[in-house]
Amino acid sequence: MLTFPNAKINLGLNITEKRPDGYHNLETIFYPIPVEDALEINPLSEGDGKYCLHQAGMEIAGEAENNLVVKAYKLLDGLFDLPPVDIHLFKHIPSGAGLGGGSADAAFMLKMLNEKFGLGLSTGTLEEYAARLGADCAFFIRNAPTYAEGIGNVFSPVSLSLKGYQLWLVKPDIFVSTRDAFSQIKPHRPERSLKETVQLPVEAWKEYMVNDFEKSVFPQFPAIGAIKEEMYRQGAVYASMSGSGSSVYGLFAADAVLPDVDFGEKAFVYKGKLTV
Ligand SMILES: C[C@@](CO)(OP(=O)(O)O)[C@H](O)COP(=O)(O)OP(=O)(O)OC[C@H]1O[C@@H](n2ccc(N)nc2=O)[C@H](O)[C@@H]1O
Ligand SMILES: Nc1ncnc2c1ncn2[C@@H]1O[C@H](COP(=O)(O)OP(=O)(O)O)[C@@H](O)[C@H]1O
Repeated sequence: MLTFPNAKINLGLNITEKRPDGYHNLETIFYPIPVEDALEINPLSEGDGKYCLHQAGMEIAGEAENNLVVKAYKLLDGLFDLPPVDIHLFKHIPSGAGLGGGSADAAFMLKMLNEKFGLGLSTGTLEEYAARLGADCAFFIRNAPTYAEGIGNVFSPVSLSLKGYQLWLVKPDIFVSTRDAFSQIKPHRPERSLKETVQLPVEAWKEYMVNDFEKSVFPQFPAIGAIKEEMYRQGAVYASMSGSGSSVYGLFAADAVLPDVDFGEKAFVYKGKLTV
């Protein structure tokens, strides 16, 4: 069985307060985008292990057993004693980019195992299990535009469609640590909630919709801020860093012509139409 876990971008990200446990409360909107990994499971007949992970495409740091698709398998195996599986993961979504690729893989693995082995888990239960694997992981179960608060794990649906807009996404060869990015933020409540801001026309977002991480990340990595400026120079209706970086996206009108721009030899670049 084959599935295609997709990435997300953050539309706005307000870091509102630091909690006693060291984490931060925030508000953001997760929006699915058509940048995809490929994930396949087949019956595993060789050896006496319960899983075997084969990886291709972009490299992922860390051991196989720390891969989130393996963690997802282990979670359900612990509850349902699943048959052994052979897992193939083709990595196309850049990691450490604020695109949620690892979380998407984990959530899609849960959905695929549920279907393949007829576990009968409801969407709510799948979300509950996904949340154990990462704060934003549960978003990828429904995979629809979502307003998130709490530590990024309390969800409500948001009525919004960017279908038809062109997305230009650039992930430079720069690593931003999410933990460090948080540590440099002074949390504050925005004048108006993101829930209201997102209902304004997209043309007004430039003025009102903010990703708080930009304030700490851009001074440290000016090349990331420069990509956002380039997006606006090229006519973006709205541009922002996604999550804690380092990727930056621009939303462009359906008929805009997006030129070739050199963002560096190792940069990941995607251009395409939004489909939801
Ligand atoms: C902030 C977001 C917004 O989308 O950034 P991106 O990962 O997308 O860039 C995510 O919620 C990130 O979620 P995730 O990437 O799962 O973060 P985690 O691994 O759970 O946390 C990494 C570190 O960030 C800090 N952290 C994370 C989430 C949060 N609400 N408050 C925090 O202070 C903690 O120090 C934690 O140890
Ligand atoms: N299947 C996976 N794909 C990507 N990263 C993974 C995966 N499993 C574990 N990871 C780890 O999760 C970290 C965060 O990756 P990812 O979720 O793609 O980025 P981000 O949180 O910035 O959106 C990576 O640095 C990697 O070590």
